[in-house]
Amino acid sequence: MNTTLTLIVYTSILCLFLYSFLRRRRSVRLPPGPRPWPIVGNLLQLGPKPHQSMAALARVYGPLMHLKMGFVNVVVAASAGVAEQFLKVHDANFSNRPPNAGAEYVAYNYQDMVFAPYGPRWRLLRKICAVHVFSAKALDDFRHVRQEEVGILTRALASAGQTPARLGQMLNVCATNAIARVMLGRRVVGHRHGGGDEKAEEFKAMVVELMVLGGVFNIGDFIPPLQGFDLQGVIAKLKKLHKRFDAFLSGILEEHKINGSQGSNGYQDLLSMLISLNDDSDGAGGKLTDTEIKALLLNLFAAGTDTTSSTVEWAIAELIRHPDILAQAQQELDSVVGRDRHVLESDLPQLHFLQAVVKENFRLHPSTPLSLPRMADESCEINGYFIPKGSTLLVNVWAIARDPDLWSNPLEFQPARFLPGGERPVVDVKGNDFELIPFGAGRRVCAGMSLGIRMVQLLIATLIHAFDFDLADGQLAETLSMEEAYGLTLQRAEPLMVHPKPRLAPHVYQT
Ligand code: HEM
Repeated sequence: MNTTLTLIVYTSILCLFLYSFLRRRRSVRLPPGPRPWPIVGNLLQLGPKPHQSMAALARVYGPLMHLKMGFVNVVVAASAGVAEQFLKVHDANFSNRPPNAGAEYVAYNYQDMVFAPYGPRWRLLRKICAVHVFSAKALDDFRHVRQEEVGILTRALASAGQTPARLGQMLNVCATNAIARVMLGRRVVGHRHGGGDEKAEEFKAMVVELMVLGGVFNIGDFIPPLQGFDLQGVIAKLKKLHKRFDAFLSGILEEHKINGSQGSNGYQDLLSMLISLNDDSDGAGGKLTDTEIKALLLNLFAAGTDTTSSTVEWAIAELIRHPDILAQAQQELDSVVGRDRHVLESDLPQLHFLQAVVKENFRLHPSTPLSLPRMADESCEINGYFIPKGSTLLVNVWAIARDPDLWSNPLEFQPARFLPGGERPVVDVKGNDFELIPFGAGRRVCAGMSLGIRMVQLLIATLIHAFDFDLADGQLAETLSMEEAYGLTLQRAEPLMVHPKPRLAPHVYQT
């Protein structure tokens, strides 16, 4: 009897032990993912368009996937539900960005806002921008600036004549000057027929290079012992690029200190305000160093120009490919705005179909397809999987917005899905609806979202209201390439070349 009892007790203890061991093992399971190679892990599986390769891998391994990139654990969110877990439920734990060579060598060693550690300095930078650049009041104060710059763009397009216009380049000049006038009180680049001036071309090239280099999975970021070897030459390029940006930004800063704001209309530009904060001898906690000021300007120029211009370039390409949708949008514009003046920002709330077009374009062409990476401050458990401390989080916003479980005909350009009676009539793009998060979500959601949305809406509305577009070089709408070139921002592989044909009263293009 005694022996039987002892056996039962020991067996029970063993079962309990085994049960708790198995439970623990189950809860420390990493998310599924492809088997990593020694040392490099899955780095070589990413290919030239990592957002697409990761979307394909997610179809095999599921919407929460683990990749080993060198020594770094990377988790990829590829469904709205998983993205919500990371960016809403566990957002506090994922509010930092992982270390990377771009932040070190270009963004003044993390002294900017995009890569700043989540903490008091990041909060201060966001607050300064929120109040002085992105608040509803600041946006309204500088509304005239955006409208004037869009007016300059339409005049340049109207006078393009027989020269094909490189639309993305011209949009970039417009977005850059609109931001420059808010930040510096003056324009920084000019238009030339078919594109921008030399300085504009150089500036866009610098921003595009930054985005391309920012999108490269730099081996040294993932295998730190190899950092010094710079196997892909990325660090050398980043250092060179930094020198060019720094010369541009230092020139602007020094000139501003000497000449002050050249802005008009009585509004103080951001840089003057930042310099005055700097001179503030009581140092009331808001003081920024010259380096922090340059890093912030760099962020706003880099994050706010190419994102906006490439988004609008994609939209015009989609509309050229879908003449029926273009006609419907133009009809709405003609009835709300008429043909005797340009679109104003105050018209935008009445342009419901246009807003659906803008959303559909953000869905198919989010300008940062893998958003910006985040990092796990602490280990945590998501959907039953173990996410180790220090893991890099990538949210595949591109794949989520094409998820066939969420969207009908996900690859089709169908703005009506966002209209009353459509499948998603109330979805917005502001980080509340995780099936469509082109600006990210959570604490580190895009700081310039309000400006980005206004600018993209105004530009698309103005362009299709003011012009019909023929494709240059005999290209046909049906065969227009929609190939993507991967970078931190998603460029068109082939720039859109068009002949704009004015459709408003001639006097509109004079003003
Ligand atoms: C089409 C327009 C734009 C898109 C699609 C876009 C998208 C994004 C995305 C996906 C992020 C990462 C968010 C996250 O980690 O969850 C981001 C961050 C950021 N964006 Fe934008 N952006 C746009 C325009 C702008 C503009 C106009 C500005 C400023 C002039 C701007 C400034 C920033 C900054 C400073 C951050 C970093 C925020 C932080 O780390 O706290 N963006 N953006």
